[in-house]
Amino acid sequence: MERIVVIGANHAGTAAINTILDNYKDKEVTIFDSNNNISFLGCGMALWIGNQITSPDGLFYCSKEIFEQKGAKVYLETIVYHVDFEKKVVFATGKDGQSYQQPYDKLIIASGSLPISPNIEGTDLANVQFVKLYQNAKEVIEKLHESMIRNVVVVGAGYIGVELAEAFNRIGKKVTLIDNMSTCLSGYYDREFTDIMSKNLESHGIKLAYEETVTSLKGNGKVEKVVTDKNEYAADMVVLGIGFKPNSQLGKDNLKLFKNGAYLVDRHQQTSIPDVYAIGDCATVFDNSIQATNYIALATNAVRSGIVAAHNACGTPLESIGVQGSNGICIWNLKMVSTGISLEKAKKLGYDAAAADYEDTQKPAFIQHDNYKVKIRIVYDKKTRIVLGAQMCSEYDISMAIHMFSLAIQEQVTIDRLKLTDIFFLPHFNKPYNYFTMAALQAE
Ligand SMILES: Cc1cc2nc3c(=O)[nH]c(=O)nc-3n(C[C@H](O)[C@H](O)[C@H](O)COP(=O)(O)OP(=O)(O)OC[C@H]3O[C@@H](n4cnc5c(N)ncnc54)[C@H](O)[C@@H]3O)c2cc1C
Ligand SMILES: NC(=O)c1ccc[n+]([C@@H]2O[C@H](COP(=O)([O-])OP(=O)(O)OC[C@H]3O[C@@H](n4cnc5c(N)ncnc54)[C@H](O)[C@@H]3O)[C@@H](O)[C@H]2O)c1
Repeated sequence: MERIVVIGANHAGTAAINTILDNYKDKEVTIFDSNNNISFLGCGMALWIGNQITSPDGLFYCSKEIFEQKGAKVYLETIVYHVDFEKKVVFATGKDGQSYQQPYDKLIIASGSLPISPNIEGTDLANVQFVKLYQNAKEVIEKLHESMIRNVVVVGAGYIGVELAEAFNRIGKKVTLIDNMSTCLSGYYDREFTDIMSKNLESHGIKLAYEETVTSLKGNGKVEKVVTDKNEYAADMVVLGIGFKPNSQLGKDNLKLFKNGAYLVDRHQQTSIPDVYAIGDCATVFDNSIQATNYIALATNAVRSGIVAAHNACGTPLESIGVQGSNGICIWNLKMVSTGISLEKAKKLGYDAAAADYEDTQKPAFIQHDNYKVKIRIVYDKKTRIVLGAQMCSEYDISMAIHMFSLAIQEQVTIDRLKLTDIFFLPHFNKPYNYFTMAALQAE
């Protein structure tokens, strides 16, 4: 029986494992994960902290028992500390001290990512929190309940930071949100969009501290203040959300790496060593918007890459079609979605790029309820006319609309093709002069 070993059983690992166990009954699957739980949806963390859901139970969608019922051997709380890529053996140690030497025919590495820790004084003080695991969220919530935490400083106004700033504000904390860039969500949207989010955050009482670099965290055992290059902020808790780095410790000396340390994989999720696959946050993706290898840490990419690796490892060739980094956020009622790259990013990357913008209501003016403003931007390459990105925001749920742009980028569609794309009309939903069409028609 062919032996497949999977290291890491969160979103990427779980997708790969389920694909193997559901489709290839003739494989012997052995799973190692250092954590005591699997499949925790980090996206639920802000909802849980902000009391928008009453329990974290629904944030897990798989378990050791489910894998075992399907025939896998599962070792949780067991850390893989070494892989002998020549002899094809994985070495692991359990929390109970038990050691394992597990040979493999195919290896799938799904070791994910780690939160980036800023290189500053004070990160070891109590109440300085990283927010990645279920345990991290639980600890934050316990501290919020138990101690006198009034001032929360969130460092990093990316997706985690903005979502958590809302969550802490919802439960009555005084929140300061710091980012070293001049706006929030700068990795995903242009300023015309992020300004709307900043206004949203400020109008709910969140203090924004952009273009400030944290230089140290001060306190006496517990954190008391955050010092930046421009200010000082009182802090009973500090949450660090300044991005993820790939966790590629196990293969860093043997496997080829991307510039940020992620395992470099091909369209089959294969690493530079045959029979070794890497998936999810520890690996690269092919980014269709820039037509190049990239690093984009998202659960959606993790799941798809897991499925691709599983089929390839089991002998069914399957190529990834690449990704666009499609993403979304909802803060109070403001929904923002984007795919591909922003205009600012496109220009930084050297594209002769332009944006086609439009603003309208979702439905005709005679529809007087649930009829919200929508703002849309399509970014395209002026030379090739190919769509590079799209951004939308509204209080209306426009989220599904971004998928059309995701597909357009995947298929390298030009903005001119989008001008006359067939978009249905019904006043309950939209307008005959649809804002997709109208935005595309603005293209020079
Ligand atoms: C607060 C928060 C909110 C998020 N919201 C979203 C969202 O809304 N949408 C979205 O698409 N993405 C979101 N993400 C990102 C998403 O969670 C990650 O992209 C996703 O978890 C990646 O999955 P993964 O399985 O590749 O890696 P990870 O989730 O990092 O899992 C890696 C696994 O490998 C195990 N492991 C690592 N090293 C070893 C070892 N040596 N031995 C044994 N086991 C090991 C770990 O214990 C872990 O279980 C969010 C993340 C956070 C933190
Ligand atoms: N809604 C979603 O899809 C969602 C939600 C949460 C997380 N995620 C994903 O999880 C990953 C991690 O999220 P994240 O929020 O940590 O990363 P991020 O890349 O979204 O944001 C990091 C932020 O930290 C800022 N930053 C970097 N270094 C800093 C420093 N030294 N001081 C101050 N600010 C600094 C950046 O400017 C950026 O705004 C991302 O890939 C993200 O897309 C997605």
